[in-house]
Amino acid sequence: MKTKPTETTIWQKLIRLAEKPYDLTAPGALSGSGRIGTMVCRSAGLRLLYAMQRVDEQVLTAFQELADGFDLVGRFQEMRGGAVLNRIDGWPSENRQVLHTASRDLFSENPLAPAATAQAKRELTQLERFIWEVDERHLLGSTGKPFTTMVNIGIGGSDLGPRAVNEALRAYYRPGRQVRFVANVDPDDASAVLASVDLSETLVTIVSKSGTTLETLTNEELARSAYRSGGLDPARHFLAVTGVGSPMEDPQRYLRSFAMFDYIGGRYSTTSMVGCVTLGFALGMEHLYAFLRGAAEMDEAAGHPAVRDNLPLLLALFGIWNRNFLGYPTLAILPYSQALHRFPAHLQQCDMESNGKSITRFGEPVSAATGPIVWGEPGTNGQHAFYQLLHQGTEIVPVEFIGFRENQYGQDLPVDGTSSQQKLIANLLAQAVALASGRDHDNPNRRFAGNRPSSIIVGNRLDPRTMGNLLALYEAKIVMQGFVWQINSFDQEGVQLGKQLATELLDLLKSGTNNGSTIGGELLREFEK
Ligand SMILES: O=P(O)(O)OC[C@H]1O[C@](O)(CO)[C@@H](O)[C@@H]1O
Repeated sequence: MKTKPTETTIWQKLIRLAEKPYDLTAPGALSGSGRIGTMVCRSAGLRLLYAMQRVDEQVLTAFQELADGFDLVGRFQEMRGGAVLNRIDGWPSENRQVLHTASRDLFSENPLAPAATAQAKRELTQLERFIWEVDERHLLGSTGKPFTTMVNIGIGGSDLGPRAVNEALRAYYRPGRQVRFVANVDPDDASAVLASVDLSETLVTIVSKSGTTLETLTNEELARSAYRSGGLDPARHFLAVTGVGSPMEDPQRYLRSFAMFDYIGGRYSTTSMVGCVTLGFALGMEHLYAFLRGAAEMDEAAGHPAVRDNLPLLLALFGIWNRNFLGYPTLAILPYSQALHRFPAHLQQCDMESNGKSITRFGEPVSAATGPIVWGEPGTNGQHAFYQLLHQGTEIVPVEFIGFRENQYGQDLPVDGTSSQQKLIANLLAQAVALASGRDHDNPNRRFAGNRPSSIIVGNRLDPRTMGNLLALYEAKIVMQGFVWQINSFDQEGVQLGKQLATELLDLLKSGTNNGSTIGGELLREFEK
């Protein structure tokens, strides 16, 4: 469909509906009508409570028209089947399939992209073998010690997703296993991590799809040098996860190498070897497969044609409604789970690198606002930091809360009559009500305007399968929003200019010839004064 989204009848209809969005502050708007109990969507192991979005039946019906008119589910299924969606028509572009979903389509007899799934299975078999060798102590460090620790060196998609999921699932780690992460080219990042582990018991996994990322290659050298200084042989400790044909494909330098494929983008790569190596090492294969199964379940659920029964699609459409029709520029993702403390950072990359675009997939300027600014921190911590602005600031910030009925460790105590988990959940729900309903007051400074929309994503417990559900939910949501905006959500040309200018500055530093004749050169001279 080349017609601009803004020129469609359904877009115009939504504009009209947005002139008078559902008033969450009106008497009886939230209670007594059954709204809270009916505005619930279930997909895989998750539920979405969406009574506190500014929508009514008419808007939801319009959502269905939008989803059908733009064939959002059809395009998602085409993606899963291997369509070349990473492209800009008529312009040089990556021209690739988008098949992160194939890396977990392992549980059906008929995977949608059989060749890609076969490749994923081959890598998983290799990983399983490797982990078995480590567990059985057939593979030992260069001084003969068994491996207890893994350090992941990578950045962006080669760090954020794996880090977020590892943090989320620490409660399921095998006894005696730990994983640490190094990403930043700030030398203090690598130093702190390398100093905190026993290198002789550590595997270092270098993760870079391109095999050319400055930060990762630099940190790899720092780590190798630490090994050599300690009299250890890096080739017996270092693993590689890299793209087929990348400069890192060098078996001499690595104990093992695992492949990733050009049809999986970095920020969508957590269920490929990029995430699986650390997760397999720390959790074991059984939990790893549960995580992959959870992601596969959500991919499957995203194929449901009915908006009200398709959680990723519905979440995507609330995002479109809030961004394009109610005009809110940001989105806060607020997990009420300490284990998810890095998940907003992962979603920030996944969403903003995917949908931070101004050009359509036809190479034309977009006609509507695209990806929101995504940010977030866990509750309840955030309540004591930035929620003031959420409740009374001049900017309205739609919120996606995430909460679980049970905690991970099962350890909890009643204090003052309620458990910590109950306190956590009560706070989450109270925030959603306060944002939606607001409160009148004689004192203007104590008034809450309300009508600040939120959704609540509910899971039973944050276990590997639920984490897979959650990861794939957001991946699908982001992709579906990109379909509405008609952008390519799978490239990232916007990161290139900064990289190029940094390389030019590094060349000046290397050659010692900075005469300040470029803007960057002049800035550098000023900075170094
Ligand atoms: O895995 P690589 O190739 O090292 O890339 C790391 C990250 O850098 C980026 O290309 C952006 O600079 C991301 O898209 C990617 O996740």
